Amino acid sequence: MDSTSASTSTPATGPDGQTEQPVVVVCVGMAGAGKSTFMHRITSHLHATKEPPYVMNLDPAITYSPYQSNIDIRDSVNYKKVMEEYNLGPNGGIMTSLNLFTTKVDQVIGLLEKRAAPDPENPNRKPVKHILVDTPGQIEAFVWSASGSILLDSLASSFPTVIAYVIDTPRASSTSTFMSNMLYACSILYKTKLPMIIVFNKTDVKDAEFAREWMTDFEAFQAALENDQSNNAFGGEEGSGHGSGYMGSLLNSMSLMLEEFYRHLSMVGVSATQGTGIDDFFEAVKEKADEFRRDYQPELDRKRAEREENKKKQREKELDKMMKGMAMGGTASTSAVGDIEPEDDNMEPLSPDEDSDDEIDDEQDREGLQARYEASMQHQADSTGADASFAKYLHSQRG
Ligand SMILES: Nc1nc2c(ncn2[C@@H]2O[C@H](COP(=O)(O)OP(=O)(O)OP(=O)(O)O)[C@@H](O)[C@H]2O)c(=O)[nH]1
Repeated sequence: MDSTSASTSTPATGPDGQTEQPVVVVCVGMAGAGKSTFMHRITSHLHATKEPPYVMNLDPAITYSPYQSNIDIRDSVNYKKVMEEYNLGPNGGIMTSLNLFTTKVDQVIGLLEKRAAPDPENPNRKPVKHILVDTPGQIEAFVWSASGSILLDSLASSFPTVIAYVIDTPRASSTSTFMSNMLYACSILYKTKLPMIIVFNKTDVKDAEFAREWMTDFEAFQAALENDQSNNAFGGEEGSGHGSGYMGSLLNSMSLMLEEFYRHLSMVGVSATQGTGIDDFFEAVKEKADEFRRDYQPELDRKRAEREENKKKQREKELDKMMKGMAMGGTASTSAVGDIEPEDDNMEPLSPDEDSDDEIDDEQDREGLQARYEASMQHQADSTGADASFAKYLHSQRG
């Protein structure tokens, strides 16, 4: 099933240029699939192997979490208050809470980068190797929202990032529910464009071997499909689904279409409650992280460079427009930003003499204004609304 091999990977280093970067594992899955239980299991597993992960909870609506988080969206956003204040329902509340949290994404990434590098003040503290992220069960509120995209893009721009799509195996054991789950996974893969591991959870209740077979052997799926069709059992164990001829042929065509998609996936069967399959899961994480570095990183780097270039052009355009609007002429160029002298000289209050001096050099004035504007644009680009108190707050919360 797994299409990649670790041997061709490029080594990735952390901000200090020496340590290997941690892998971010983002757990997504439908409500009740067992994400939180699975998060708890993998967190405990890493603690037991003396490689404690850095854990982040992005589900603002949970009242109880079975694992401890280093960063918890609930510490900075009060989901219930958000619902009240903005007159929102549960899903709107989750999306707005995520939006509010996303305004601090730079600080979150800053904290993660700090934990990914050795701490000179505390040499005994090892940099983390895994960053685990739990997400809301309302998948669309995360995967299809602007804030979800920003959070995932920011994570993937800084670290190898993989998606773990958790599936409730007993509820995906008929051909129709299996196909629905796979289509959902497919849409997440194409939306996030990140390597994906399908985690068939709850294998203590239903073994996931059928899924492995259906994903690797098209004819096996066809046979199961025919069986469901002749027994009028498209709902499988989950219910008494009735199917029409149309349903069968639709599933048939979709399974053909998904064959290519399956090739890009890793799949593992686990039981979050029993702890089986967790080693296989971390093997798959390693493999997908290598795939990220090899296949996804260059594309991300290219896109980032493109974005930077567009931003630069936009800034130049705006600056040029402004200078023209002020009838000062001259072509703006942001390449001059690095050479800006401290602006304070230009900010000094003019002396009475200077004030009355009609001989102010127009050229100097234009350059001074341009330099100040460029410096302010640069400052804006650098800070993106960061608020140092948030970082301190998160630290004080988590220690
Ligand atoms: N038998 C069995 N039950 C499991 C397993 N993993 C989770 N469950 C159960 O499934 C239910 C849902 O688990 P959660 O971990 O809360 O699921 P979730 O995906 O986080 O749910 P949301 O928070 O609503 O998104 C709970 O009753 C768990 O005990 C498993 O491996 N085997």
